[in-house]
Amino acid sequence: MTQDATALWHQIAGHFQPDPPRRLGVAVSGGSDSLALLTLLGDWWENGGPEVLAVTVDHGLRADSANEAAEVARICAARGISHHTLHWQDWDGQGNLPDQARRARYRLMVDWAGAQGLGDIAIGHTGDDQAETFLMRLARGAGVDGLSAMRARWQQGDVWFHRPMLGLRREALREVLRARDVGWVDDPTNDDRTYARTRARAALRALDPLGITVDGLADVARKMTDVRTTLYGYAFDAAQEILRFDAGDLVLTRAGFAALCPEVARRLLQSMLGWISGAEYGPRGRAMDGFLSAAYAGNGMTLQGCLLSVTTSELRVTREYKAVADLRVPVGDVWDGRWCVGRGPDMAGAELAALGEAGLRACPDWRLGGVPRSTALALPGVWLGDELLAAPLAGWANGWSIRALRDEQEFYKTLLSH
Ligand SMILES: Nc1ncnc2c1ncn2[C@@H]1O[C@H](COP(=O)(O)OP(=O)(O)OP(=O)(O)O)[C@@H](O)[C@H]1O
Repeated sequence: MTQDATALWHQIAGHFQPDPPRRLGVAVSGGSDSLALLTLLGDWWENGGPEVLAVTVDHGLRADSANEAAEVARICAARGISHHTLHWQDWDGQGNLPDQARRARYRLMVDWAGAQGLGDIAIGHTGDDQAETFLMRLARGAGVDGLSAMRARWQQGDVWFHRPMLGLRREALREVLRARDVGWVDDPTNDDRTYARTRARAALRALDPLGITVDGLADVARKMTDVRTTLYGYAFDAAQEILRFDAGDLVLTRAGFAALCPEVARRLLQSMLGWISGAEYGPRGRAMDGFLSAAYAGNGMTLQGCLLSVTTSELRVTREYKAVADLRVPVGDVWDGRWCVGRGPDMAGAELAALGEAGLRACPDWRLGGVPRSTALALPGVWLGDELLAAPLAGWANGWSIRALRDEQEFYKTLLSH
């Protein structure tokens, strides 16, 4: 083993301190970055690190993909590393192909980790990827969040994904592979200038003489991440002071909100919108600027299927009725990502749907619950065709209960996970 490789796996090991997992998955595409990650994790394992298990997703999109996966399997076998190839077979032809492929890849890997009893998977992004991402975000006019670039770790389902090589350079990793005689596959899109990433890579080379380097940009991204984490910490503290949960809504005191620094207020609102809408990504950029201004000015507004309503003392974020008006699911399924029936009679054909005007007419006592009309409209009720059977959240249980799947703790977790 060369001295350089030892220094590199020590750096990778550093990412997992102070509590490295006992077993660690590694996602290997067959490109140089992930093969180097596999190699260095193998070294760490040989020196007392976690047992390594490798996985490759064969998307079946290129003629050679099966051969590439087989080559990864061979390299793993030579080092005594267990390897699985997963196949992506369920693309329905809808949506953007690279994005769907990427989502499917993570989904398959999460399932694989579950089957292997793994809680952690490492992936091979490097400092070069980080600097490219930073430049691409700069071009989009990103703020603190975007300029934090790629996260070093995040959780999906029960699995933590790790990027332990964000502090390493691609060329140093390739040196390791050359020294060990390990060949890699070059992704043909790497030279295709129709991709923003390819152009960012070329721009980085041009910026180097100005002293704007890959390492420098990756370092700025790291500092931005610290700023971002601090801001979310303030948002967490603020939420505990000025936020209450009410009938599935989130309600802030206006006086407390007005006293927040705008970046903290922005994060708080963004997380509130995400929690209520269940959207994978909260709104960003100008849309979010507009929402923040409306909140400061005390104006009502809708965004991401959520409604901001304002009283003299409070700001309330509610599910927007229009966003759920057509949503009907059989009792037993989850409605709007967060409500389900807790208990109720066994009744064929019963469905969960928003109360809407018809539901409120059928349940005249809804006002006794004290929730605003806009909130009540978007609450789920139990229906049989056009007939309302129960509206447990609006005070008419009639033998049914409905419970929320997302609770307060989950909201606070979103603020802490940054
Ligand atoms: N087909 C694959 N099978 C297994 N792992 C993969 C595969 N493709 C990518 N990876 C993992 O993801 C890392 C990043 O790859 P790449 O940059 O091509 O993916 P990406 O789509 O940009 O990923 P991300 O979603 O993390 O941004 C690789 O180094 C590797 O660890």
